[in-house]
Amino acid sequence: MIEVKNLVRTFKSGDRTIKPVNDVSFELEQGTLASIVGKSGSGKSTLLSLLGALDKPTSGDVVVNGVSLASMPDAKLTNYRRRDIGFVFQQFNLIPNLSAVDNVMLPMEFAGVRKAARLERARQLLEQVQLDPDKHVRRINRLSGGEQQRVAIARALANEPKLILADEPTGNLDEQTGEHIIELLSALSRDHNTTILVVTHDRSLANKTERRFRLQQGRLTEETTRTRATAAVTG
Ligand SMILES: Nc1ncnc2c1ncn2[C@@H]1O[C@H](COP(=O)(O)OP(=O)(O)OP(=O)(O)O)[C@@H](O)[C@H]1O
Repeated sequence: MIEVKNLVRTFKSGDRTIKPVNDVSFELEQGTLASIVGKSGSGKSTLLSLLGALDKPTSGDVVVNGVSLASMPDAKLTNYRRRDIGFVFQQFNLIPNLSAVDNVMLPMEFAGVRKAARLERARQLLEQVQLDPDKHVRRINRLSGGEQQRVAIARALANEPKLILADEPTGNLDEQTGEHIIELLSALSRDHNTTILVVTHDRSLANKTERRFRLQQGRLTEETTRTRATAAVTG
């Protein structure tokens, strides 16, 4: 369970102070698939960075399974990022001169998984996201944007994190691959009890999430009732 409590993030912009995250509070039960939509510049990426402990709030807190990120020392925050979260972020780049399969194996290496098991799981994950088998050993910088996106998703799943934070996970994908990614995320939240929060402009992705939020100038509102949302996911 993730509890976001009165989260505020301000930045100085010249002599102005802007507040892309302005008193945001919500709770997500474990296993929920949720989305945040909002205009460019409304604060979506800033909010995801705070949830992933990539940035610190000006005030407020994020509490993950009863543990407050605000009171966590930096070394523990690093572990939290590595072990408990899967990031699918544009700026969280893959390593360009490593192969797809090596990129997916990397988080498992940090987690101490043996090489044979790492390789097998990485191959399975790349199959799940439908990357051509002959591209598994291709270097990242020789894959298309959409293919790299699929590798990033496979890598985020590597350590079976409790929380996946995804910034436009279907952004570079054609409709069919995008649909498949949406199904994959739904199945993960349903079958593996993974909490997934996606920031998206993709209406069909947002419509399939159990809970839908909108961010407007740093303020978060919930758009869906729980009943409708459940019907959308299971139906
Ligand atoms: N490190 C920073 N320093 C100063 N201002 C920042 C910083 N990061 C973000 N901002 C500003 O905060 C606001 C929100 O940015 P953010 O990237 O969160 O928006 P977004 O909703 O994710 O936009 P997009 O959909 O275009 O990715 C913007 O006005 C941006 O310029």
